[in-house]
Amino acid sequence: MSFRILVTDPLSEQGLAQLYAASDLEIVQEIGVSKEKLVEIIGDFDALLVRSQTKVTEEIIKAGTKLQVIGRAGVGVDNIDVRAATKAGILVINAPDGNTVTTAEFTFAMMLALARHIPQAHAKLKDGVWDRSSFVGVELRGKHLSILGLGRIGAEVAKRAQVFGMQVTAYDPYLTSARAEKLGIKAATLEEAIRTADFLTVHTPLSKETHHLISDEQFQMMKPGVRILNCARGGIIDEKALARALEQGIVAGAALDVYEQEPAVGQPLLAFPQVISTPHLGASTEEAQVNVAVDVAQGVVDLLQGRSYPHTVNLPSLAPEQRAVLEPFSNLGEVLGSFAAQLLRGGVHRVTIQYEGEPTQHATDPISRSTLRGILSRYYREEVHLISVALIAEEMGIEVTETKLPPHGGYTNVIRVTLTGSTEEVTVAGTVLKGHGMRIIQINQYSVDITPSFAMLMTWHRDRPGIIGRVGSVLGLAGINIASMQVGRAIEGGEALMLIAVDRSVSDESVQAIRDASDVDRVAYIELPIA
Ligand SMILES: NC(=O)C1=CN([C@@H]2O[C@H](COP(=O)(O)OP(=O)(O)OC[C@H]3O[C@@H](n4cnc5c(N)ncnc54)[C@H](O)[C@@H]3O)[C@@H](O)[C@H]2O)C=CC1
Ligand SMILES: O=C(O)C(=O)COP(=O)(O)O
Repeated sequence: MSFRILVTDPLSEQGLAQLYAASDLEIVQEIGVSKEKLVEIIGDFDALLVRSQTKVTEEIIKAGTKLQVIGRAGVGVDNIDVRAATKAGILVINAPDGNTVTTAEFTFAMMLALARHIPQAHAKLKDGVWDRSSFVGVELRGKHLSILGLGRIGAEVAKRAQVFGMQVTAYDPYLTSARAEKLGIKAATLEEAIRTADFLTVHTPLSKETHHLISDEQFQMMKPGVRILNCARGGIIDEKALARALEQGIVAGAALDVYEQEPAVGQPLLAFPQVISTPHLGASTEEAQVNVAVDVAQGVVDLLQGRSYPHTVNLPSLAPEQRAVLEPFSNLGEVLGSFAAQLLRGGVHRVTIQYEGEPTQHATDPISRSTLRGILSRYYREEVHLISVALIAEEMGIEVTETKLPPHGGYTNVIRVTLTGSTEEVTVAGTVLKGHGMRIIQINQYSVDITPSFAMLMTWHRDRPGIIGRVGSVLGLAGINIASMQVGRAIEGGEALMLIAVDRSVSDESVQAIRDASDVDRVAYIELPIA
């Protein structure tokens, strides 16, 4: 099968060569394409490759009816409407490793330039003025550097700062004291990091939490004379608040590579002589551009050709060996979810997935996603994608809870799915028997032991002689073979349950004929996602 890939931002030729080498891909480059044109043409492509210029909006995503992957040659995906892509079942991938050192080096170049007024002195000399007195700087040695966001780039900045003799403090909600100790830096609260900084640099993604992380309140806490750097994303620092802090003399200087609106031509901050600025150049080295383009191109090729890629933004990525371990549980989850959803009358409000034993030793998110797909497929006509399941559940107002328990009851692994609707609750549990495939072991209050099949029938009836025969003869008349059968009852003569796995689909007429058989209170015909 041949795939078409659209590239809309400048990517290194070496990265693209990887795409050209893959035989079944057609690559079209439309660098700097307008939004209107992109909406018009995107429907013909299976993948879209961008850097930060192309804004991949919901409108573009909706028009991308064939799109399977959006690849970002770089880290930040804030130019992509990831939620819209997730909803549409489109994978978003990035290349977060390839530009780390480049961006850390760039941040350092900015820090030194800021400390020593290099851009200002350079500009003045180019203008023919030999001015040695206006540009007295400060040393980095002995200064306190606060890093907000100690991820890939933040950690590389920290290493370089230590070599320059700086005291490094970091704030990152995911920074453990053990890691801080290993890196030889101080882990601090946000406020502590802000109060102690001589230089403050941000290296977080732009998110709801980090938008205007540094604003008026934070500037008021800072040491007068602090120097600020943003080589991460415009919007982490409130630009208007920064302008006020510069005017008040709280901030002695700022180095900016990124802006709330890009291109930032005419941005008022650029008029401050103590602000040095570059046009989003952090990742722009030959090396980084080759790295990120090669990585993301490889990712697109691998994903389109059915392999995995480690840097998926909206779906957890699994190593092949993890995938092999989880697959039987994911298949079981999907079957149980599908079974439970077909038993439940009316809509579902709450899903509880209980894991016992083996699955709890792994990340259960992929199993839960498959289970949700099994459930939601009942309510959706189109195929429900693993990428979008959690979002669809959220939008449908379904509350999803996971619980994990040690093994008990003789099984090494159990998945139990409970669906709560407006009028009833349904529970279905199953297990994977090594070498023997999956079994359903519980339906509501009944213990059963049956191999699920593509087509299953379930009846609720009075425990009386003859029922099994009547149901069997309806199926026999329709030429449907019974693969296996289970009967369960709470007490003799009371409510009983019959579960039948059949070899092929059962028509509505046959289901009705069974329903009409006396003493059968309810019949459910269930088709399961089993090949
Ligand atoms: N100027 C440029 O051209 C470039 C900019 N970037 C940007 O740099 C930033 C960092 O990139 P990486 O280090 O590769 O990302 P990363 O994901 O490795 O690190 C981000 C860190 O921020 C932390 N974080 C998240 N929320 C936080 C919060 N509320 N407060 C404090 N820390 C928080 C995370 O725990 C993580 O450790 C991203 O915004 C990326 O888009 C990256 C490359 C080039
Ligand atoms: O990787 C990132 O997050 C960057 O900001 C780099 O952006 P760019 O690819 O240079 O447009």
